[in-house]
Amino acid sequence: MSASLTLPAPAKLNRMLHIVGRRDDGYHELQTLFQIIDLSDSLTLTLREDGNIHLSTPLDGVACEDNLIVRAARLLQRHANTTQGATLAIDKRLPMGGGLGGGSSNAATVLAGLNKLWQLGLSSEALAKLGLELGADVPVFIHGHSAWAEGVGEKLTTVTLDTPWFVIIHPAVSVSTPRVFQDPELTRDSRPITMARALQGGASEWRNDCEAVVKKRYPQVAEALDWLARYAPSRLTGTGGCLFATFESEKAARTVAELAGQRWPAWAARGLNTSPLQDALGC
Ligand SMILES: C[C@@](CO)(OP(=O)(O)O)[C@H](O)COP(=O)(O)OP(=O)(O)OC[C@H]1O[C@@H](n2ccc(N)nc2=O)[C@H](O)[C@@H]1O
Ligand SMILES: Nc1ncnc2c1ncn2[C@@H]1O[C@H](COP(=O)(O)OP(=O)(O)O)[C@@H](O)[C@H]1O
Repeated sequence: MSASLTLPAPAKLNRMLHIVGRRDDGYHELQTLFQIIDLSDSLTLTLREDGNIHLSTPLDGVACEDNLIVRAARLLQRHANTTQGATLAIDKRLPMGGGLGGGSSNAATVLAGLNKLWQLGLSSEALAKLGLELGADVPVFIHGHSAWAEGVGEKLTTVTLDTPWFVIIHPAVSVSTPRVFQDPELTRDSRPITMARALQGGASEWRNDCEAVVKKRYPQVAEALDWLARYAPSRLTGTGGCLFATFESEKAARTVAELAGQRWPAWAARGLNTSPLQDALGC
C-alpha cells in the first residue's frame, strides 16, 4: 500500500430537481437526477503516523475546522476508532457554493480515499451513511454513478443518462442554500413522479423547482440564464447559482464557454455515468 493517494473530486449537476414536500425537521424532500461531470478538484492524501489531520492547503474564507475535507477525515477517524492520521492537500478548481457539490464531493473523496489508505475496509453503504452527516450530496459522490435520488438526496437508484457536453456558468453571486429553502415563494408541493416517468420525459420536460425564486432574488443569475438560453436549453443546478446548458458537440460547447468566459467564470464539461473517483480507486 502506497502512503499517498491523489484522487479526483468531481462536480455534479442536477439535471432536474423537484421539491415534493417538507419533513418535520425542516429539510425538504426532493426528487432529482444527479449526473457527475468531468470537472474535478484534485486531492492528495498522505498517511501520517502521528494521528494528526493536517490540511496543508487552506481555502480562502473557510476555517480549517469547518472545511469539509478536515471534517470528513475527523469523522472517519472517530467512526473507525483509528490512530492513523493524514496530511490533506487540495487543488481547488470548482467554485464554492455554486450548486456543483464541490464541498460534498471533497468530503466523499476524503472518506473513500482514507478508507483505502487506512485500510479500514468500510463498505460504500457505511461511507455514504457517514457522509450524510456532512451534507445531503455526499452519498451520491460515494455512490459514484448517475442516480435518481429521493428523500433529501440520500435514497439513490442507479440510472444511465445521456452524456452531452455542458457549458457551465458561475454568475458572480453567492446563492445561500438555506435562504433558498426558507423562501416563502419556493415551490414545495410538486406532485411526486416515478423514476420511469422522469426518465421517459427526457431533458425537454426537466425543470428545477428552485429556479424561479433564485432568479427572482438574484438578478445576476436571471441575467446569466437569459444569456445562456439564447444558445441552448439552460437550467439552474441544485440551489444555484451555477447554470448549465446542454450541447451535442464538444465544439459548440467550447465555443459558447469561451464567449461566456468573457463575462463570467465558465467551463465546458462532459456528462459522465461513472465517477472518475471510482475509476481511480479501481472500484
Ligand atoms: C438541494 C441540493 C441539491 O443538490 O442543492 P446544492 O447544495 O447542490 O445546491 C443539495 O441536496 C443540498 O445539499 P447541501 O448543500 O449539502 O445541503 P446541507 O448542507 O445538507 O443543507 C443546507 C441547508 O439547506 C436546507 N436543506 C437542504 C437540503 C434539503 N433537502 N432540504 C433543505 O431544507 C436546510 O436548511 C439545511 O440546513
Ligand atoms: N472543501 C470545501 N469545498 C467547498 N466548500 C466548502 C468546503 N468546505 C466547506 N465548504 C463550505 O461549504 C459551502 C458549500 O460548498 P459546495 O459544496 O461547493 O457548494 P454547493 O453545496 O452549493 O454545491 C461553501 O460555501 C463553503 O463555505
